[in-house]
Amino acid sequence: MVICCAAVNCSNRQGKGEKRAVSFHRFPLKDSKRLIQWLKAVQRDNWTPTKYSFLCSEHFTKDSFSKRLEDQHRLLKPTAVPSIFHLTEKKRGAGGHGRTRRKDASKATGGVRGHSTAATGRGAGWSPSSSGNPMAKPESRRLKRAALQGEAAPRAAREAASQEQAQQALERTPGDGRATTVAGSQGKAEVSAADAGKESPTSSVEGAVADKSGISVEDFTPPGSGACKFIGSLHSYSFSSKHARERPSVPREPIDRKRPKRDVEPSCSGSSLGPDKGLAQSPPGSSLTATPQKPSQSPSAPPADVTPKPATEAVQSQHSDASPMSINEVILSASGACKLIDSLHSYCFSSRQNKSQVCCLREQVEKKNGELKSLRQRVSRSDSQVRKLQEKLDELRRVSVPCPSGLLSPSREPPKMNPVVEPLSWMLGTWLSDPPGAGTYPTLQPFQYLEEVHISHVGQPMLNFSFNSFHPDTRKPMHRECGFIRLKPDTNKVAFVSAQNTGVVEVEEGEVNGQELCIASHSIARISFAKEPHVEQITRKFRLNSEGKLEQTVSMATTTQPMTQHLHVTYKKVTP
Ligand code: HEM
Repeated sequence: MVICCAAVNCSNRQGKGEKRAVSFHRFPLKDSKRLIQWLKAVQRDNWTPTKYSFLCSEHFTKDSFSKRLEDQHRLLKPTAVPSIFHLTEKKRGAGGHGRTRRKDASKATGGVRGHSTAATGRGAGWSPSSSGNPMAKPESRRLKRAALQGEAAPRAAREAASQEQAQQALERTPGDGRATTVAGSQGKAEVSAADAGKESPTSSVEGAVADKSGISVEDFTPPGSGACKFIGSLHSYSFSSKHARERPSVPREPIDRKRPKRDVEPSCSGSSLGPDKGLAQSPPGSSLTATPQKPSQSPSAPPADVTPKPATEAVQSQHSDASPMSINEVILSASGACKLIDSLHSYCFSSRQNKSQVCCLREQVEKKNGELKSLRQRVSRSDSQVRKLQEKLDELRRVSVPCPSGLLSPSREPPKMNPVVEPLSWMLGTWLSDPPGAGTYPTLQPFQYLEEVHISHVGQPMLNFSFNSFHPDTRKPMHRECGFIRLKPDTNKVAFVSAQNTGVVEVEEGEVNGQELCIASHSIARISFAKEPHVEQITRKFRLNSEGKLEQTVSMATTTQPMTQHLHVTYKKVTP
Protein backbone atom coordinates (compact mmCIF):
# COMPACT_ATOMS: atom_id res chain seq x y z
CA MET A 1 0.00 0.00 0.00
CA VAL A 2 1.35 3.38 -0.91
CA ILE A 3 1.06 5.86 1.89
CA CYS A 4 -0.40 9.14 0.71
CA CYS A 5 -1.03 12.33 2.52
CA ALA A 6 -4.73 12.87 3.20
CA ALA A 7 -4.53 16.65 3.18
CA VAL A 8 -6.41 18.55 0.54
CA ASN A 9 -4.19 19.55 -2.36
CA CYS A 10 -1.22 17.67 -0.99
CA SER A 11 0.26 15.11 -3.29
CA ASN A 12 2.96 13.83 -1.00
CA ARG A 13 3.20 10.14 -0.86
CA GLN A 14 5.65 7.60 0.36
CA GLY A 15 8.66 7.13 -1.82
CA LYS A 16 8.23 10.40 -3.53
CA GLY A 17 11.12 12.79 -3.33
CA GLU A 18 14.01 12.54 -1.03
CA LYS A 19 13.81 9.77 1.47
CA ARG A 20 12.99 10.99 4.94
CA ALA A 21 12.35 14.49 3.68
CA VAL A 22 8.69 13.95 4.38
CA SER A 23 7.34 11.73 7.07
CA PHE A 24 3.80 10.42 7.41
CA HIS A 25 1.73 10.31 10.54
CA ARG A 26 -1.40 8.42 11.32
CA PHE A 27 -4.57 10.13 12.49
CA PRO A 28 -5.05 9.81 16.26
CA LEU A 29 -8.08 7.58 15.88
CA LYS A 30 -8.03 6.56 19.51
CA ASP A 31 -7.89 10.07 20.83
CA SER A 32 -11.22 11.48 19.74
CA LYS A 33 -10.63 14.94 21.07
CA ARG A 34 -7.39 15.32 19.24
CA LEU A 35 -8.81 13.62 16.22
CA ILE A 36 -11.45 16.27 15.99
CA GLN A 37 -8.75 18.90 16.09
CA TRP A 38 -7.03 17.16 13.23
CA LEU A 39 -10.21 16.85 11.26
CA LYS A 40 -10.99 20.48 11.79
CA ALA A 41 -7.59 21.34 10.48
CA VAL A 42 -7.74 19.03 7.50
CA GLN A 43 -11.15 20.29 6.44
CA ARG A 44 -12.15 17.47 4.20
CA ASP A 45 -15.81 17.07 3.50
CA ASN A 46 -17.58 13.78 3.68
CA TRP A 47 -14.44 12.03 4.72
CA THR A 48 -13.63 9.88 7.68
CA PRO A 49 -10.09 8.83 8.42
CA THR A 50 -9.16 5.22 8.78
CA LYS A 51 -6.12 3.59 10.25
CA TYR A 52 -4.61 3.89 6.80
CA SER A 53 -5.00 7.64 6.67
CA PHE A 54 -1.90 9.75 7.10
CA LEU A 55 -0.85 13.32 7.14
CA CYS A 56 2.60 14.24 5.95
CA SER A 57 4.99 16.22 8.04
CA GLU A 58 4.54 19.29 5.91
CA HIS A 59 1.31 20.07 7.70
CA PHE A 60 2.93 20.35 11.07
CA THR A 61 5.03 23.09 12.46
CA LYS A 62 8.58 22.23 13.35
CA ASP A 63 7.86 22.32 17.03
CA SER A 64 5.31 19.56 16.53
CA PHE A 65 8.19 17.09 16.38
CA SER A 66 10.16 16.03 19.36
CA LYS A 67 13.26 14.94 17.56
CA ARG A 68 14.59 14.27 14.16
CA LEU A 69 17.81 12.42 14.02
CA GLU A 70 19.72 11.65 10.91
CA ASP A 71 18.63 8.08 10.73
CA GLN A 72 15.22 8.47 12.24
CA HIS A 73 11.81 9.48 11.09
CA ARG A 74 10.26 12.50 12.64
CA LEU A 75 8.64 11.76 15.91
CA LEU A 76 5.40 13.61 16.27
CA LYS A 77 4.59 14.94 19.70
CA PRO A 78 1.54 13.31 21.22
CA THR A 79 -0.23 16.64 21.42
CA ALA A 80 0.63 17.80 17.94
CA VAL A 81 -2.12 19.13 15.71
CA PRO A 82 -1.57 19.89 12.05
CA SER A 83 -1.74 23.53 11.16
CA ILE A 84 -0.30 24.06 7.73
CA PHE A 85 -2.69 23.52 4.89
CA HIS A 86 -3.20 24.85 1.44
CA LEU A 87 -6.78 24.45 0.85
CA THR A 88 -7.17 25.94 -2.57
CA GLU A 89 -5.48 24.84 -5.67
CA LYS A 90 -3.86 27.26 -8.02
CA LYS A 91 -2.71 26.17 -11.36
CA ARG A 92 0.46 27.50 -12.69
CA GLY A 93 -0.74 28.21 -16.12
CA ALA A 94 -3.39 27.53 -18.61
CA GLY A 95 -3.88 23.84 -18.78
CA GLY A 96 -1.11 23.40 -16.29
CA HIS A 97 -1.37 20.89 -13.59
CA GLY A 98 0.85 22.66 -11.22
CA ARG A 99 1.41 21.68 -7.70
CA THR A 100 -0.82 23.47 -5.29
CA ARG A 101 0.66 26.65 -4.14
CA ARG A 102 2.03 25.95 -0.76
CA LYS A 103 1.56 28.94 1.34
CA ASP A 104 2.14 28.64 4.98
CA ALA A 105 -0.41 30.89 6.47
CA SER A 106 1.73 31.56 9.42
CA LYS A 107 4.27 33.00 7.04
CA ALA A 108 1.57 34.91 5.32
CA THR A 109 0.69 36.57 8.55
CA GLY A 110 4.23 37.40 9.26
CA GLY A 111 5.26 33.93 10.19
CA VAL A 112 4.86 34.71 13.82
CA ARG A 113 3.03 32.25 15.93
CA GLY A 114 1.98 33.40 19.29
CA HIS A 115 1.88 37.05 18.38
CA SER A 116 -1.17 39.09 18.05
CA THR A 117 0.08 40.91 15.05
CA ALA A 118 -1.76 38.65 12.71
CA ALA A 119 -4.82 38.77 14.81
CA THR A 120 -4.99 42.44 15.09
CA GLY A 121 -4.03 42.71 11.51
CA ARG A 122 -7.00 40.61 10.69
CA GLY A 123 -9.14 42.86 12.69
CA ALA A 124 -7.69 45.92 11.10
CA GLY A 125 -8.25 44.65 7.67
CA TRP A 126 -11.72 43.45 8.32
CA SER A 127 -14.28 44.10 5.71
CA PRO A 128 -17.73 42.91 4.81
CA SER A 129 -16.35 41.04 1.90
CA SER A 130 -14.04 39.09 4.10
CA SER A 131 -16.41 38.81 6.99
CA GLY A 132 -19.01 37.34 4.78
CA ASN A 133 -16.76 34.52 3.93
CA PRO A 134 -17.65 31.54 6.02
CA MET A 135 -14.18 30.19 5.60
CA ALA A 136 -12.83 33.15 7.38
CA LYS A 137 -15.22 33.33 10.23
CA PRO A 138 -13.55 31.18 12.83
CA GLU A 139 -10.33 32.70 11.80
CA SER A 140 -11.52 36.18 12.34
CA ARG A 141 -12.99 35.35 15.66
CA ARG A 142 -9.83 33.80 16.86
CA LEU A 143 -7.87 36.69 15.67
CA LYS A 144 -10.11 39.05 17.45
CA ARG A 145 -10.11 37.11 20.60
CA ALA A 146 -6.41 36.74 20.54
CA ALA A 147 -6.04 40.41 20.08
CA LEU A 148 -8.53 41.09 22.75
CA GLN A 149 -6.83 38.89 25.26
CA GLY A 150 -3.25 38.96 24.27
CA GLU A 151 -2.34 42.44 23.35
CA ALA A 152 -3.18 45.86 24.49
CA ALA A 153 -5.43 47.69 22.16
CA PRO A 154 -3.06 50.55 21.53
CA ARG A 155 -0.65 48.13 20.12
CA ALA A 156 -3.28 47.03 17.75
CA ALA A 157 -3.60 50.54 16.62
CA ARG A 158 0.10 51.00 16.28
CA GLU A 159 0.39 48.00 14.19
CA ALA A 160 -2.57 48.74 12.09
CA ALA A 161 -0.55 49.27 9.02
CA SER A 162 1.32 46.05 9.27
CA GLN A 163 -1.87 44.30 10.19
CA GLU A 164 -3.47 45.49 7.11
CA GLN A 165 -0.65 44.00 5.18
CA ALA A 166 -1.10 40.80 7.02
CA GLN A 167 -4.74 40.84 6.30
CA GLN A 168 -4.04 41.34 2.68
CA ALA A 169 -1.69 38.47 2.81
CA LEU A 170 -4.38 36.39 4.34
CA GLU A 171 -6.85 37.33 1.75
CA ARG A 172 -4.42 36.56 -1.00
CA THR A 173 -5.17 33.01 -0.22
CA PRO A 174 -7.73 32.55 -2.90
CA GLY A 175 -11.14 32.93 -1.64
CA ASP A 176 -10.77 32.25 1.96
CA GLY A 177 -7.62 33.09 3.80
CA ARG A 178 -8.12 30.00 5.73
CA ALA A 179 -4.91 28.58 7.00
CA THR A 180 -3.40 30.86 9.49
CA THR A 181 -2.18 30.99 12.99
CA VAL A 182 -3.62 32.76 15.90
CA ALA A 183 -2.05 33.45 19.19
CA GLY A 184 -3.24 34.00 22.67
CA SER A 185 -1.58 36.11 25.25
CA GLN A 186 0.54 33.25 26.48
CA GLY A 187 2.01 32.69 23.15
CA LYS A 188 0.09 29.61 22.30
CA ALA A 189 -0.72 29.24 18.71
CA GLU A 190 -3.91 27.92 17.41
CA VAL A 191 -4.80 26.81 14.00
CA SER A 192 -7.92 27.85 12.33
CA ALA A 193 -10.05 25.07 11.08
CA ALA A 194 -12.44 26.96 8.93
CA ASP A 195 -14.45 25.28 6.31
CA ALA A 196 -12.65 24.33 3.16
CA GLY A 197 -13.57 24.14 -0.42
CA LYS A 198 -17.27 23.96 -0.07
CA GLU A 199 -18.11 27.08 -1.96
CA SER A 200 -16.44 29.42 -4.29
CA PRO A 201 -15.02 32.47 -2.66
CA THR A 202 -17.59 34.77 -4.10
CA SER A 203 -20.60 32.72 -3.37
CA SER A 204 -19.44 32.06 0.12
CA VAL A 205 -19.41 35.72 0.92
CA GLU A 206 -23.13 35.97 0.97
CA GLY A 207 -23.94 32.42 1.72
CA ALA A 208 -22.21 32.01 4.99
CA VAL A 209 -23.03 28.56 6.13
CA ALA A 210 -21.08 28.14 9.30
CA ASP A 211 -23.35 27.86 12.24
CA LYS A 212 -23.33 30.14 15.19
CA SER A 213 -20.84 28.04 16.97
CA GLY A 214 -18.31 29.08 14.41
CA ILE A 215 -17.61 25.46 13.65
CA SER A 216 -19.13 24.58 10.42
CA VAL A 217 -20.96 21.37 10.96
CA GLU A 218 -19.62 20.02 7.75
CA ASP A 219 -16.12 20.62 9.02
CA PHE A 220 -15.81 17.19 10.44
CA THR A 221 -19.20 15.62 10.31
CA PRO A 222 -20.10 13.12 7.65
CA PRO A 223 -23.31 13.97 5.85
CA GLY A 224 -26.38 12.87 7.59
CA SER A 225 -24.83 12.99 11.02
CA GLY A 226 -27.78 14.48 12.76
CA ALA A 227 -26.15 14.21 16.14
CA CYS A 228 -23.26 16.43 15.15
CA LYS A 229 -25.57 18.96 13.58
CA PHE A 230 -27.62 19.02 16.69
CA ILE A 231 -24.58 19.42 18.87
CA GLY A 232 -23.34 22.15 16.61
CA SER A 233 -26.57 23.99 17.12
CA LEU A 234 -26.01 23.74 20.84
CA HIS A 235 -23.03 26.01 20.43
CA SER A 236 -25.34 28.67 19.20
CA TYR A 237 -27.79 28.08 21.94
CA SER A 238 -25.15 28.08 24.61
CA PHE A 239 -23.75 31.29 23.39
CA SER A 240 -26.95 33.22 23.02
CA SER A 241 -28.58 31.95 26.17
CA LYS A 242 -25.49 32.47 28.24
CA HIS A 243 -25.09 35.86 26.94
CA ALA A 244 -28.68 36.79 27.52
CA ARG A 245 -28.63 35.39 31.00
CA GLU A 246 -25.41 36.90 32.19
CA ARG A 247 -25.55 40.13 30.45
CA PRO A 248 -27.27 42.17 33.15
CA SER A 249 -24.87 41.11 35.82
CA VAL A 250 -21.69 41.83 33.96
CA PRO A 251 -20.17 45.09 34.93
CA ARG A 252 -19.54 47.48 32.18
CA GLU A 253 -15.85 48.00 32.00
CA PRO A 254 -13.03 47.49 29.65
CA ILE A 255 -11.82 43.99 29.82
CA ASP A 256 -8.17 44.70 29.81
CA ARG A 257 -8.40 46.42 33.14
CA LYS A 258 -10.25 43.79 35.08
CA ARG A 259 -9.78 40.57 33.33
CA PRO A 260 -6.57 38.64 33.31
CA LYS A 261 -5.26 37.65 29.97
CA ARG A 262 -6.27 34.22 28.94
CA ASP A 263 -5.68 31.82 26.19
CA VAL A 264 -7.99 31.32 23.40
CA GLU A 265 -10.13 28.34 24.11
CA PRO A 266 -8.55 25.53 22.19
CA SER A 267 -11.65 23.77 21.11
CA CYS A 268 -14.07 26.58 20.92
CA SER A 269 -12.06 29.53 19.92
CA GLY A 270 -13.87 31.58 17.45
CA SER A 271 -16.83 29.37 17.87
CA SER A 272 -18.96 31.67 19.83
CA LEU A 273 -18.87 34.66 17.67
CA GLY A 274 -19.50 34.91 14.03
CA PRO A 275 -20.23 37.53 11.50
CA ASP A 276 -23.87 36.87 11.86
CA LYS A 277 -23.60 37.88 15.48
CA GLY A 278 -22.14 41.18 14.74
CA LEU A 279 -18.65 40.74 15.87
CA ALA A 280 -17.15 39.58 12.67
CA GLN A 281 -18.89 42.26 10.74
CA SER A 282 -17.90 45.04 13.01
CA PRO A 283 -15.41 47.59 12.04
CA PRO A 284 -11.85 46.60 12.59
CA GLY A 285 -11.36 48.47 15.76
CA SER A 286 -14.53 47.29 17.30
CA SER A 287 -13.75 43.74 16.47
CA LEU A 288 -12.15 43.57 19.84
CA THR A 289 -15.29 44.28 21.74
CA ALA A 290 -18.19 43.61 19.50
CA THR A 291 -21.51 42.76 21.03
CA PRO A 292 -22.96 39.63 19.54
CA GLN A 293 -26.52 40.58 20.26
CA LYS A 294 -26.39 43.72 18.24
CA PRO A 295 -26.10 42.73 14.66
CA SER A 296 -27.64 45.96 13.52
CA GLN A 297 -24.57 47.87 14.44
CA SER A 298 -22.07 46.25 12.28
CA PRO A 299 -23.13 44.77 9.00
CA SER A 300 -23.64 47.99 7.23
CA ALA A 301 -20.37 49.53 8.26
CA PRO A 302 -18.40 50.06 5.08
CA PRO A 303 -14.98 48.65 5.65
CA ALA A 304 -13.20 51.08 3.43
CA ASP A 305 -14.28 53.91 5.63
CA VAL A 306 -13.26 52.37 8.80
CA THR A 307 -10.33 53.79 10.47
CA PRO A 308 -8.70 51.46 12.90
CA LYS A 309 -9.08 52.66 16.41
CA PRO A 310 -7.30 51.63 19.54
CA ALA A 311 -8.96 48.64 21.00
CA THR A 312 -9.66 50.20 24.36
CA GLU A 313 -11.50 52.97 22.75
CA ALA A 314 -13.51 50.59 20.83
CA VAL A 315 -14.26 48.61 23.89
CA GLN A 316 -15.53 51.59 25.72
CA SER A 317 -17.62 52.86 22.93
CA GLN A 318 -19.17 49.52 22.25
CA HIS A 319 -20.01 48.92 25.82
CA SER A 320 -21.45 52.24 26.50
CA ASP A 321 -23.51 52.20 23.40
CA ALA A 322 -24.86 48.75 23.23
CA SER A 323 -24.05 46.24 25.79
CA PRO A 324 -23.11 46.03 29.40
CA MET A 325 -21.21 42.86 28.66
CA SER A 326 -17.75 42.81 27.29
CA ILE A 327 -16.67 40.43 24.65
CA ASN A 328 -14.46 38.73 27.15
CA GLU A 329 -17.43 38.18 29.37
CA VAL A 330 -19.20 36.66 26.50
CA ILE A 331 -16.30 34.47 25.62
CA LEU A 332 -15.73 33.45 29.18
CA SER A 333 -19.34 32.61 29.79
CA ALA A 334 -19.72 30.73 26.59
CA SER A 335 -16.48 28.89 26.72
CA GLY A 336 -17.54 26.48 29.44
CA ALA A 337 -20.59 25.51 27.50
CA CYS A 338 -18.57 25.25 24.35
CA LYS A 339 -16.14 22.91 26.02
CA LEU A 340 -19.02 20.76 27.07
CA ILE A 341 -20.49 20.81 23.60
CA ASP A 342 -17.18 20.02 22.05
CA SER A 343 -16.93 17.05 24.31
CA LEU A 344 -20.30 15.99 22.93
CA HIS A 345 -18.81 16.16 19.48
CA SER A 346 -16.08 13.88 20.72
CA TYR A 347 -18.71 11.55 21.98
CA CYS A 348 -20.46 11.71 18.65
CA PHE A 349 -17.35 10.81 16.83
CA SER A 350 -16.35 8.06 19.19
CA SER A 351 -19.84 6.62 19.03
CA ARG A 352 -19.48 6.38 15.26
CA GLN A 353 -16.22 4.61 15.80
CA ASN A 354 -17.87 2.35 18.32
CA LYS A 355 -20.58 1.52 15.81
CA SER A 356 -18.06 0.33 13.30
CA GLN A 357 -16.34 -1.63 16.02
CA VAL A 358 -19.66 -3.19 16.95
CA CYS A 359 -20.17 -4.20 13.32
CA CYS A 360 -16.71 -5.72 13.32
CA LEU A 361 -17.37 -7.56 16.55
CA ARG A 362 -20.71 -8.78 15.25
CA GLU A 363 -18.99 -10.34 12.27
CA GLN A 364 -16.50 -11.99 14.55
CA VAL A 365 -19.27 -13.32 16.77
CA GLU A 366 -21.07 -14.77 13.74
CA LYS A 367 -17.88 -16.40 12.61
CA LYS A 368 -17.27 -17.83 16.06
CA ASN A 369 -20.84 -19.08 16.18
CA GLY A 370 -20.22 -20.95 12.95
CA GLU A 371 -17.08 -22.48 14.39
CA LEU A 372 -18.96 -23.38 17.56
CA LYS A 373 -21.66 -25.11 15.54
CA SER A 374 -19.18 -27.27 13.65
CA LEU A 375 -17.38 -28.05 16.91
CA ARG A 376 -20.66 -29.14 18.45
CA GLN A 377 -21.27 -31.46 15.51
CA ARG A 378 -17.82 -32.95 15.94
CA VAL A 379 -18.40 -33.41 19.65
CA SER A 380 -21.70 -35.11 18.91
CA ARG A 381 -20.00 -37.49 16.47
CA SER A 382 -17.29 -38.19 19.01
CA ASP A 383 -19.90 -38.88 21.67
CA SER A 384 -21.58 -41.51 19.54
CA GLN A 385 -18.20 -43.09 18.80
CA VAL A 386 -17.44 -43.16 22.51
CA ARG A 387 -20.78 -44.80 23.18
CA LYS A 388 -20.08 -47.51 20.61
CA LEU A 389 -16.62 -48.13 22.02
CA GLN A 390 -18.08 -48.33 25.50
CA GLU A 391 -20.54 -50.96 24.36
CA LYS A 392 -17.76 -52.98 22.78
CA LEU A 393 -15.70 -52.71 25.91
CA ASP A 394 -18.56 -53.90 28.06
CA GLU A 395 -19.05 -56.86 25.79
CA LEU A 396 -15.38 -57.75 25.93
CA ARG A 397 -15.45 -57.52 29.69
CA ARG A 398 -18.38 -59.88 29.82
CA VAL A 399 -16.52 -62.33 27.64
CA SER A 400 -13.19 -62.10 29.38
CA VAL A 401 -14.38 -62.39 32.98
CA PRO A 402 -14.57 -66.08 33.70
CA CYS A 403 -16.45 -65.66 36.88
CA PRO A 404 -18.85 -62.75 36.69
CA SER A 405 -20.03 -63.26 40.21
CA GLY A 406 -18.23 -61.02 42.63
CA LEU A 407 -19.40 -63.20 45.47
CA LEU A 408 -16.91 -65.89 44.74
CA SER A 409 -13.76 -63.89 44.74
CA PRO A 410 -14.18 -60.45 46.21
CA SER A 411 -10.44 -60.05 46.09
CA ARG A 412 -10.63 -60.82 42.38
CA GLU A 413 -8.05 -63.51 42.79
CA PRO A 414 -8.94 -66.61 40.75
CA PRO A 415 -10.03 -69.55 42.84
CA LYS A 416 -7.47 -72.26 43.28
CA MET A 417 -8.17 -75.18 41.01
CA ASN A 418 -9.23 -78.38 42.70
CA PRO A 419 -6.62 -81.07 41.97
CA VAL A 420 -9.36 -83.51 41.09
CA VAL A 421 -10.07 -81.71 37.89
CA GLU A 422 -6.46 -81.17 37.01
CA PRO A 423 -6.53 -83.87 34.22
CA LEU A 424 -9.12 -81.74 32.48
CA SER A 425 -7.33 -78.44 33.02
CA TRP A 426 -6.41 -78.23 29.30
CA MET A 427 -10.08 -77.63 28.63
CA LEU A 428 -10.24 -74.51 30.84
CA GLY A 429 -10.72 -71.17 29.24
CA THR A 430 -12.90 -69.23 26.87
CA TRP A 431 -12.95 -70.50 23.34
CA LEU A 432 -14.32 -69.11 20.13
CA SER A 433 -15.06 -71.13 17.03
CA ASP A 434 -12.31 -70.61 14.51
CA PRO A 435 -13.19 -71.27 11.75
CA PRO A 436 -16.98 -71.46 12.08
CA GLY A 437 -18.39 -74.81 13.08
CA ALA A 438 -19.70 -77.14 10.40
CA GLY A 439 -23.12 -78.79 10.81
CA THR A 440 -24.17 -81.86 8.94
CA TYR A 441 -26.75 -84.56 9.11
CA PRO A 442 -28.39 -86.79 6.56
CA THR A 443 -31.65 -85.02 7.00
CA LEU A 444 -30.19 -81.54 6.94
CA GLN A 445 -28.50 -79.15 4.55
CA PRO A 446 -24.95 -78.53 5.70
CA PHE A 447 -24.71 -75.39 7.76
CA GLN A 448 -22.22 -73.25 9.60
CA TYR A 449 -22.38 -71.73 13.02
CA LEU A 450 -20.38 -69.69 15.47
CA GLU A 451 -19.85 -70.92 18.98
CA GLU A 452 -18.53 -69.50 22.19
CA VAL A 453 -17.41 -71.89 24.89
CA HIS A 454 -16.68 -71.14 28.56
CA ILE A 455 -15.06 -73.85 30.65
CA SER A 456 -14.14 -72.81 34.14
CA HIS A 457 -13.96 -73.89 37.72
CA VAL A 458 -14.65 -72.28 41.09
CA GLY A 459 -12.34 -74.47 43.16
CA GLN A 460 -14.75 -77.34 43.26
CA PRO A 461 -13.84 -80.84 41.95
CA MET A 462 -15.64 -80.25 38.68
CA LEU A 463 -15.64 -77.98 35.65
CA ASN A 464 -18.46 -75.70 34.62
CA PHE A 465 -19.22 -75.32 30.95
CA SER A 466 -21.49 -73.47 28.58
CA PHE A 467 -21.74 -73.85 24.81
CA ASN A 468 -23.57 -71.04 22.99
CA SER A 469 -23.94 -71.11 19.26
CA PHE A 470 -25.00 -68.32 16.91
CA HIS A 471 -26.01 -67.92 13.31
CA PRO A 472 -22.87 -66.91 11.42
CA ASP A 473 -24.58 -64.06 9.53
CA THR A 474 -27.31 -62.81 11.79
CA ARG A 475 -25.60 -63.65 15.08
CA LYS A 476 -28.91 -64.95 16.20
CA PRO A 477 -28.60 -67.37 19.11
CA MET A 478 -29.07 -71.03 18.16
CA HIS A 479 -28.27 -74.14 20.13
CA ARG A 480 -27.27 -73.64 23.78
CA GLU A 481 -26.29 -76.01 26.50
CA CYS A 482 -24.57 -75.88 29.86
CA GLY A 483 -23.58 -78.27 32.63
CA PHE A 484 -20.72 -79.82 34.51
CA ILE A 485 -17.88 -82.17 33.89
CA ARG A 486 -16.88 -84.30 36.78
CA LEU A 487 -13.99 -86.66 37.31
CA LYS A 488 -14.17 -89.68 39.46
CA PRO A 489 -11.43 -89.02 42.01
CA ASP A 490 -8.19 -90.87 41.37
CA THR A 491 -9.40 -92.20 38.03
CA ASN A 492 -9.65 -90.89 34.49
CA LYS A 493 -13.41 -91.52 34.43
CA VAL A 494 -15.39 -88.50 33.39
CA ALA A 495 -19.08 -87.70 33.67
CA PHE A 496 -20.53 -84.99 31.40
CA VAL A 497 -23.88 -83.59 32.52
CA SER A 498 -25.69 -81.26 30.12
CA ALA A 499 -28.96 -79.40 29.77
CA GLN A 500 -29.87 -78.12 26.30
CA ASN A 501 -32.25 -75.43 25.17
CA THR A 502 -33.96 -77.99 22.95
CA GLY A 503 -35.47 -79.57 26.06
CA VAL A 504 -33.00 -82.41 26.23
CA VAL A 505 -30.99 -83.28 29.31
CA GLU A 506 -28.34 -85.89 29.07
CA VAL A 507 -25.47 -87.54 30.86
CA GLU A 508 -22.44 -88.74 28.95
CA GLU A 509 -19.58 -90.64 30.45
CA GLY A 510 -16.13 -91.62 29.22
CA GLU A 511 -12.43 -91.20 29.84
CA VAL A 512 -9.87 -88.52 29.68
CA ASN A 513 -6.54 -89.51 28.23
CA GLY A 514 -3.96 -86.87 28.03
CA GLN A 515 -5.57 -84.00 26.19
CA GLU A 516 -8.39 -85.93 24.71
CA LEU A 517 -11.80 -86.69 26.20
CA CYS A 518 -14.14 -89.23 24.65
CA ILE A 519 -17.66 -89.60 26.06
CA ALA A 520 -20.93 -91.22 25.03
CA SER A 521 -24.49 -90.75 26.20
CA HIS A 522 -25.41 -92.64 29.32
CA SER A 523 -28.90 -91.35 29.67
CA ILE A 524 -31.02 -88.89 27.70
CA ALA A 525 -34.27 -87.29 28.80
CA ARG A 526 -36.41 -84.61 27.20
CA ILE A 527 -39.43 -82.55 27.76
CA SER A 528 -42.72 -84.02 26.75
CA PHE A 529 -43.22 -81.77 23.86
CA ALA A 530 -39.71 -81.96 22.45
CA LYS A 531 -39.43 -81.66 18.74
CA GLU A 532 -39.04 -84.79 16.69
CA PRO A 533 -37.08 -86.65 15.57
CA HIS A 534 -35.71 -87.30 19.05
CA VAL A 535 -32.08 -87.89 19.64
CA GLU A 536 -31.42 -91.36 21.03
CA GLN A 537 -27.65 -91.54 21.26
CA ILE A 538 -24.88 -88.95 21.42
CA THR A 539 -21.10 -89.27 21.32
CA ARG A 540 -18.51 -86.50 21.72
CA LYS A 541 -14.83 -86.17 21.44
CA PHE A 542 -12.80 -83.20 22.73
CA ARG A 543 -9.12 -82.73 22.10
CA LEU A 544 -6.48 -80.14 22.28
CA ASN A 545 -4.69 -80.25 18.93
CA SER A 546 -1.07 -79.57 18.19
CA GLU A 547 -1.87 -75.92 17.47
CA GLY A 548 -3.31 -75.45 20.94
CA LYS A 549 -6.81 -75.37 19.62
CA LEU A 550 -9.71 -77.19 21.12
CA GLU A 551 -11.72 -79.44 18.82
CA GLN A 552 -15.15 -80.97 19.36
CA THR A 553 -16.90 -83.57 17.24
CA VAL A 554 -20.54 -84.54 17.96
CA SER A 555 -22.34 -87.50 16.45
CA MET A 556 -25.87 -88.66 17.18
CA ALA A 557 -28.49 -91.20 16.39
CA THR A 558 -32.12 -90.18 16.15
CA THR A 559 -35.28 -92.03 15.86
CA THR A 560 -34.83 -91.86 12.10
CA GLN A 561 -31.07 -91.89 11.58
CA PRO A 562 -28.22 -94.08 12.73
CA MET A 563 -25.20 -92.68 14.49
CA THR A 564 -23.89 -89.99 12.20
CA GLN A 565 -21.67 -86.94 12.71
CA HIS A 566 -23.72 -83.84 13.34
CA LEU A 567 -21.09 -81.26 14.27
CA HIS A 568 -17.41 -80.47 13.95
CA VAL A 569 -15.82 -77.34 15.28
CA THR A 570 -12.40 -75.99 16.20
CA TYR A 571 -11.98 -73.30 18.86
CA LYS A 572 -9.21 -70.95 19.58
CA LYS A 573 -8.59 -69.86 23.09
CA VAL A 574 -9.34 -66.22 23.75
CA THR A 575 -8.27 -66.06 27.40
CA PRO A 576 -4.97 -67.07 28.93
C1 HEM B 1 -25.30 -82.42 21.34
C2 HEM B 1 -25.99 -81.47 20.91
C3 HEM B 1 -27.02 -81.54 19.87
C4 HEM B 1 -27.98 -82.45 19.68
C5 HEM B 1 -28.25 -83.65 20.57
C6 HEM B 1 -28.72 -82.10 18.54
C7 HEM B 1 -29.80 -82.73 18.05
C8 HEM B 1 -30.48 -82.45 16.89
C9 HEM B 1 -31.58 -83.20 16.34
C10 HEM B 1 -32.10 -84.45 16.90
C11 HEM B 1 -31.95 -82.61 15.24
C12 HEM B 1 -33.06 -83.07 14.28
C13 HEM B 1 -32.49 -83.74 13.08
C14 HEM B 1 -33.47 -84.13 12.04
O1 HEM B 1 -34.36 -83.37 11.80
O2 HEM B 1 -33.32 -85.19 11.45
C15 HEM B 1 -31.14 -81.47 15.11
C16 HEM B 1 -31.26 -80.54 14.07
C17 HEM B 1 -30.50 -79.47 13.98
N1 HEM B 1 -29.47 -79.14 14.77
FE1 HEM B 1 -28.79 -80.08 16.34
N2 HEM B 1 -28.19 -81.02 18.02
C18 HEM B 1 -27.15 -80.63 18.80
C19 HEM B 1 -26.32 -79.54 18.66
C20 HEM B 1 -26.49 -78.70 17.69
C21 HEM B 1 -25.69 -77.54 17.59
C22 HEM B 1 -24.54 -77.12 18.50
C23 HEM B 1 -26.12 -76.85 16.53
C24 HEM B 1 -25.55 -75.58 16.04
C25 HEM B 1 -26.20 -74.57 15.67
C26 HEM B 1 -27.21 -77.63 15.97
C27 HEM B 1 -27.94 -77.22 14.85
C28 HEM B 1 -28.99 -77.99 14.32
C29 HEM B 1 -29.78 -77.54 13.17
C30 HEM B 1 -29.55 -76.26 12.40
C31 HEM B 1 -30.71 -78.48 12.97
C32 HEM B 1 -31.78 -78.48 11.88
C33 HEM B 1 -32.93 -77.59 12.18
C34 HEM B 1 -33.58 -77.91 13.43
O3 HEM B 1 -34.14 -79.01 13.48
O4 HEM B 1 -33.65 -77.07 14.29
N3 HEM B 1 -27.41 -78.72 16.69
N4 HEM B 1 -30.26 -81.45 16.09
